[in-house]
Amino acid sequence: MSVVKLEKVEVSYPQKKGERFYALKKLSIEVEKGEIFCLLGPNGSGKTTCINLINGLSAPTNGEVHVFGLSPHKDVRKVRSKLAVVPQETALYNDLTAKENLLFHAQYYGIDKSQWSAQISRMLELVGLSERQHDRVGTFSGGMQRRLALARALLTLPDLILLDEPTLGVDVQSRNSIWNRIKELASEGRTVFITTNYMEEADQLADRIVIIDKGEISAIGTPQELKSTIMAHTLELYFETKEKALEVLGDSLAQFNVQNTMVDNKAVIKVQDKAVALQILQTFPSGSGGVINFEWKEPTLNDVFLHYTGRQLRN
Ligand SMILES: Nc1ncnc2c1ncn2[C@@H]1O[C@H](COP(=O)(O)OP(=O)(O)OP(=O)(O)O)[C@@H](O)[C@H]1O
Repeated sequence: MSVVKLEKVEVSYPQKKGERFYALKKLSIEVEKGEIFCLLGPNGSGKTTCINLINGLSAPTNGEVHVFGLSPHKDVRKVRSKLAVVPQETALYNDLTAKENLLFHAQYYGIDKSQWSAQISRMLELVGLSERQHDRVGTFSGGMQRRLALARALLTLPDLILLDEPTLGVDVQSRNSIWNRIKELASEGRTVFITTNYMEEADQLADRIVIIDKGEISAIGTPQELKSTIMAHTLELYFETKEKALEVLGDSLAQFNVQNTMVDNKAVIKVQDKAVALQILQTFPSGSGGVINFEWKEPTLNDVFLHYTGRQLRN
């Protein structure tokens, strides 16, 4: 059984003149236990809408949402007892210390009192905030607040963790620390559902990525699968002069079905994968008159997004 299953889900809102705006259109995804699943898309693409559906905060206009086989909207209590959400707005109490924030949460969620102290210490340790536990949260940086929000969510030892843009506005150091924590959670068998509009975040963390744009799936796969489906691998060959390059390039590339552009003494060749690049390299003599240097460039997820949606992620 999948941990999260969305089947042909639509969320729409009424607009003027009886029209409807679709925040999500026929969205189907399945997330398996222990997976880090990333929903990658620009602002307004429908990511938070998805989190709210999984969390039972809202119901779909059409389609089915199942979390642990249950309807999160109808079986709110059962589903929420097994999941935790870290929303974009951390909603911490600024006048309380980090530890007091966690104590408040432990009490609210009915965690056994005898477990409070050990559990809170463990979570503060996990997010690297033990030394700041007695400081007021209002004095914390954005990154520290997000780490504390993560610790708070983990207090209930959830099987499923929903993270809405976990590193939005966070400095590089805190971001790496949050990423490491997320990887640890998945290695413990927990399922992690992340929304992000950072390519690098999805690339670093995700077992699988869904690229979402205007409420619809543009592509789905592992980061590697998504990258290998597009012809964005580039082999750059440097020659002594542009003239030398033009002398030999035509003959050598004729047997390969590839595109080639010259930039000064550099030939930029689009190829499908590394194997083809190696074959191309072998057709050129090295040294004087031939290739004097070469570079190999892998596609980025940004290339993938552009390929599938025709737009840059950060338009
Ligand atoms: N209650 C509502 N009424 C009308 N439109 C809404 C409502 N809630 C959300 N929307 C619209 O649905 C679309 C998707 O919103 P959503 O918050 O899911 O996007 P997002 O991908 O999470 O964006 P961001 O990265 O900015 O958080 C947006 O165009 C938003 O304006």
